[in-house]
Amino acid sequence: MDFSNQLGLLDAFEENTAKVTSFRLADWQAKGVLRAIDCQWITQLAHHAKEDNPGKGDSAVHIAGALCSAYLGAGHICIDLATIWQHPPEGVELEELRAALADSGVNSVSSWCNALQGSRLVSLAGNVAERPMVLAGTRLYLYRYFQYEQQVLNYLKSQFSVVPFDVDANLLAQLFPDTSQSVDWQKVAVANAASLPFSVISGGPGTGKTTTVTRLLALLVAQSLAEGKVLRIELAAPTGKAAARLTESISKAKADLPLSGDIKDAIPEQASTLHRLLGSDFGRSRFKHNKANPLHLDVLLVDEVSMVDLPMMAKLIDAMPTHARLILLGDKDQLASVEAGSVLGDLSYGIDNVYFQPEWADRLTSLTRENIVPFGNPSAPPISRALTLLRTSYRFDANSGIGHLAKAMNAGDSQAVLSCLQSGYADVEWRVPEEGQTKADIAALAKGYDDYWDAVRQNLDIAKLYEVFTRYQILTAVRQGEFGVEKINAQLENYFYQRGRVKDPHVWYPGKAVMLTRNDAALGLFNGDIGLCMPDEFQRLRVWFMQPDGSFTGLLPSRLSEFEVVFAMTVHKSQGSEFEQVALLLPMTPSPVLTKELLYTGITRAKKSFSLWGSSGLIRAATGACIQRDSGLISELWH
Ligand SMILES: Nc1ncnc2c1ncn2[C@@H]1O[C@H](COP(=O)(O)OP(=O)(O)OP(=O)(O)O)[C@@H](O)[C@H]1O
Repeated sequence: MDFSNQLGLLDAFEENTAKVTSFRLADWQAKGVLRAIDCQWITQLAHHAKEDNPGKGDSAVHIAGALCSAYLGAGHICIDLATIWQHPPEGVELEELRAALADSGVNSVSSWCNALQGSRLVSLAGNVAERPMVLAGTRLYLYRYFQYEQQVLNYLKSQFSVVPFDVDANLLAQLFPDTSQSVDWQKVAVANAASLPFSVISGGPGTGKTTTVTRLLALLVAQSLAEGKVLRIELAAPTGKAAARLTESISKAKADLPLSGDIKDAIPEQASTLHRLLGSDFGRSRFKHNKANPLHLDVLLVDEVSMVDLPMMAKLIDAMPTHARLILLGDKDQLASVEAGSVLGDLSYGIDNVYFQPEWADRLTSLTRENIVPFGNPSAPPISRALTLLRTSYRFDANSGIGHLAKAMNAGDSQAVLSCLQSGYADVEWRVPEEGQTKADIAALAKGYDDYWDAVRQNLDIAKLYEVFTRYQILTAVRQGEFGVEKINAQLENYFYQRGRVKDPHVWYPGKAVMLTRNDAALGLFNGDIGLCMPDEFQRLRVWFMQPDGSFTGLLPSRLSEFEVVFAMTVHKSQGSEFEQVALLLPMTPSPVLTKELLYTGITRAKKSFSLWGSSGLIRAATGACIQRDSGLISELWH
């Protein structure tokens, strides 16, 4: 049989398909739907696979691959083809997407899945091969991210069948002597987490997460000392600042423990960053500690878990010794990690409504003597027993505007948010931009730094200066534009210069505040660490960084390579920190980054006073917008 004619037709078809695909991709890149890297990635893969897999569905495979890469860049772990089939990415019309897919014979979600199944670029979840993408039902992953998700899921599922550990109910009662509350969720959290090798304790600001977990550690230490064993406990957080704060709050909480000195002494105070704990060799994505070389510990407590992305969580779990306990702490309602995933949010997805499996509720009732039985729910999935939500804020009382505002924002209730802003609470201020205003009111924003410049002028001790600096923080929602962090910082420096506080904003000057934008192995500093420039005893300018133990190291400015001025910072960068006063500056025009999670995170950085600078229209829109990141964790754990 002569195939030459058919091969000619096939060649023509392939060429056509490639043109159609590359046209769409270039078109979508021009519209900002795809990034250059998404197009290059899939084009290269398509090129390599071409000789193996020429054919009809290629265009649909390339479109799915490019979207998968683009969505990953936006923080999603995977794409759901069924969702995209109904709701194409912003910038692409439904007809346009359907027409692009129809070009390669795809006219339904199932035929799209079939095209992917038939591609050499894709393997199936049940039979994963080393191919660039993995299809699980209608979810499409990049191979590595599928593996990360599986690592986390396998770990969690292996915990579901573990026989619960014994918990000393008398010791628990000793740690929680106050029996006046209807249900003491802190006590329940301790009973829960002490029973299991894996647990999550989530709660808003000041709900007693650190207090609770310190009592949990005390219980674990006391139980193991009674058995003649010494527990190796490690504390960690995703950033240097969060680690420093955990160190500080654990040492405070320890002081209040109603227990003997030897138990308190066995609870560590020093927290490290996750990178340091895992043995980062910076620049490389592998850590010293992994499955083959696990961490040397019995208990690991990780704080601020909302900032931990999926790859980091997978690597952490990989490095956990099989016998060890993992306790995760955080606020599930905060912004998700900068990189892909929203692990804490996904793990605690149903925590507000679903409580415990009934037999677990019975166990908690008998351990805590709190009435948990009403919180039993036969439809609660196994993951629910590892979770406790702390519900009462001890920082914000009934008169706290910040507390009310955070609650209204979290509920996505824009009416309540606006009425809270207008209620005249002493700790909440709302600055509405004037009609036609196009620039930020730098003089008003800069006022919050008056105390800091006084402290610089008086040449206060660096620890004191640092304390004064962290009392006030301007937060921005965006990086670019008139209301973006870069412009605001430049304008603030210029304003300080005009007021004679800064001699020359183009060079290092006493009082210059910077934030590192990259980890620096040689200096032992981390992305997000804040340094203040002040003279040393020889009048040489140095940039002073706080170490995890609270001491300060002064470095010559020339040793710093990647940093930015930090009189203002983005809300993203403020995660893991708290300030007495916060001014949150919204842009004048709508932006997709304005979500309730962003505003909630900004509001809850403030301990004493909060001021919001933005129009009612933008606040309303942001309150109604929430971040959704696709992953398989919710459906695998909660449905
Ligand atoms: N059960 C309680 N009764 C009274 N006060 C409490 C209780 N639990 C915590 N507190 C107090 O509330 C404050 C906040 O507690 P803690 O630091 O443990 O909360 P957190 O959730 O870790 O806070 P953050 O949001 O800052 O991380 C502390 O002053 C603490 O002493």
